[in-house]
Amino acid sequence: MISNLNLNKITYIYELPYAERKEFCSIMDMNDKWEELGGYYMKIDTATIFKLSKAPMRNHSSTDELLTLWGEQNHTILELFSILNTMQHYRAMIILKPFVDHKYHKLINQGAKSFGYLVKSETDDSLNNEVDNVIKLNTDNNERRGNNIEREDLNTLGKINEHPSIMFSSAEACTPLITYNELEQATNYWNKENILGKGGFGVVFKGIWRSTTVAIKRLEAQKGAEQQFNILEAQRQQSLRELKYLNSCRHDNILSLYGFSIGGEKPCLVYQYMINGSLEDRLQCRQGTEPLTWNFRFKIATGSARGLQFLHGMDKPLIHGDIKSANILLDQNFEPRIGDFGLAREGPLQEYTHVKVSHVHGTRPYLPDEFLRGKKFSTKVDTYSFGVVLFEIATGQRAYDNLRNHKFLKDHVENNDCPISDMADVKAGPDENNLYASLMTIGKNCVSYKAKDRPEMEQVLRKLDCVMLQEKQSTIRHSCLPTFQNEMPIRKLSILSEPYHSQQWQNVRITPFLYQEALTFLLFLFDKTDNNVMYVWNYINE
Ligand SMILES: Nc1ncnc2c1ncn2[C@@H]1O[C@H](COP(=O)(O)OP(=O)(O)OP(=O)(O)O)[C@@H](O)[C@H]1O
Repeated sequence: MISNLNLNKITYIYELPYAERKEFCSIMDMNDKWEELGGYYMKIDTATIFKLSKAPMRNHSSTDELLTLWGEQNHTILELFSILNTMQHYRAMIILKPFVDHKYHKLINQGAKSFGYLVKSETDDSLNNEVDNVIKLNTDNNERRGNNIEREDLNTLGKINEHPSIMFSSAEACTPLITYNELEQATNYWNKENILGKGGFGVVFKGIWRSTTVAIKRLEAQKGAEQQFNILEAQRQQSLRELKYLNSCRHDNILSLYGFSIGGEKPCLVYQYMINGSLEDRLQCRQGTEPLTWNFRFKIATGSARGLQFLHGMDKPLIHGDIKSANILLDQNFEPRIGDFGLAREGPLQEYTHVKVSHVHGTRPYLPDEFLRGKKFSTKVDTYSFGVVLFEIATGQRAYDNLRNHKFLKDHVENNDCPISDMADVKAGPDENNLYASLMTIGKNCVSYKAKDRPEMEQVLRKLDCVMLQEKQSTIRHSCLPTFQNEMPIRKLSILSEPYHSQQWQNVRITPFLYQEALTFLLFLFDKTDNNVMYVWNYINE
């Protein structure tokens, strides 16, 4: 136990005792609160924040490394306390309470009382101002001491470009750092003919980088000067998330991030090139492309669900937060990959249903009420958005259409003015396996009003896989068996194993072999790794 006498002497971050520091770190590591603390409030540059985000891979705490870094600049516990007050992070303030003067303790009580809607009285303001001044004062001191190297200027990715010296080692970050010049050459100096599309945060170019076709997102603020700072800040946050999450999620249905570039004119992210563009573009047949058939539509729905359930099933569930057809990209085989992780966040731990967020981001027609109004963020937000994507796939209509009676597709489907069967996208051709009905039924379940009534993505995937299994079985019945029957009549069909419910299977192989002198055909359904046989049929020839 530390005596009161000693407590009074503890002023600086680096003096914080081990137990308190550890507890503080575990709180701030949760939901990556440290990132907001470091990136936004302490004005630590993006590259360093990214480096800190890799601390768990080194079995370290990101907050602990942040404290070391900040502590080395002689910042005080009172400054930290003050920042936490601004962040309204009262739980963390309580840990620091013993190390700040009594007069500031009141801030915690005030905060706890009016949590979430802090209304300050005049005296409260003076106290807050006093604490704010502590920060400014210490910053001035540090600058005078030369400890605080241009921190103010380094808080956006754009600005970092002017300071390549602070770049971190790409090996450590696990994502290659690419020079701006390489990307200029890759895109033929940002040739307009190479533009693939434009998003809210930048322009995407096609390029050839290291003999590989890639998609390069060049981040740029496009609005008025007064909004530049906010845009750059939002951009900085989004790029960090992209780098962090896309880099850590490797899955067949998640877009691959090849590298990034800071240090040049504009920050860039380099992705795997998806030749068939976005699902939204393909559903709208933009650039005169052929409409997607029902089988392709279903395959895209299943692949996207598989990618999403992978994110939700990670040790720390990851919520994408911006699932929409524009963020589902298609490769040469129309295999979907989920991209745009700019709004992704870690979800609640198992014992909680949601996390409460301070700001709602995302695309309105894809977002459920509890998130829009209640700011409750959970995996069920992604489930809801995915339901809207299923409606888009099935009907070929846009998630938002100003010309429709019900502008949001979800409302249009639910309050349908015409029979639901008439909403099927006729462009998709004949629907022999009734896939439209399955997509709509699963979609409706996903957009249930109450989050608790919506299925987790794992269940959604299982349902889609079941439909696919039935469809494959009927295809086998219709296409394979008649061929066999023509060649050799089948005496008996016996199922050797029950379906295995991992639902990962995708390949079908037919292996003939002799069994008790009879020609036998085994039908194997393999999973993606080719390791697990999921289902086996035995066809015995007469
Ligand atoms: N990896 C890629 N391969 C091929 N085309 C891509 C790739 N990434 C993006 N695009 C194209 O660029 C367009 C813009 O992508 P971007 O991610 O910037 O914006 P968005 O997702 O449409 O909008 P926002 O980012 O504002 O939500 C996409 O709609 C798509 O057509």
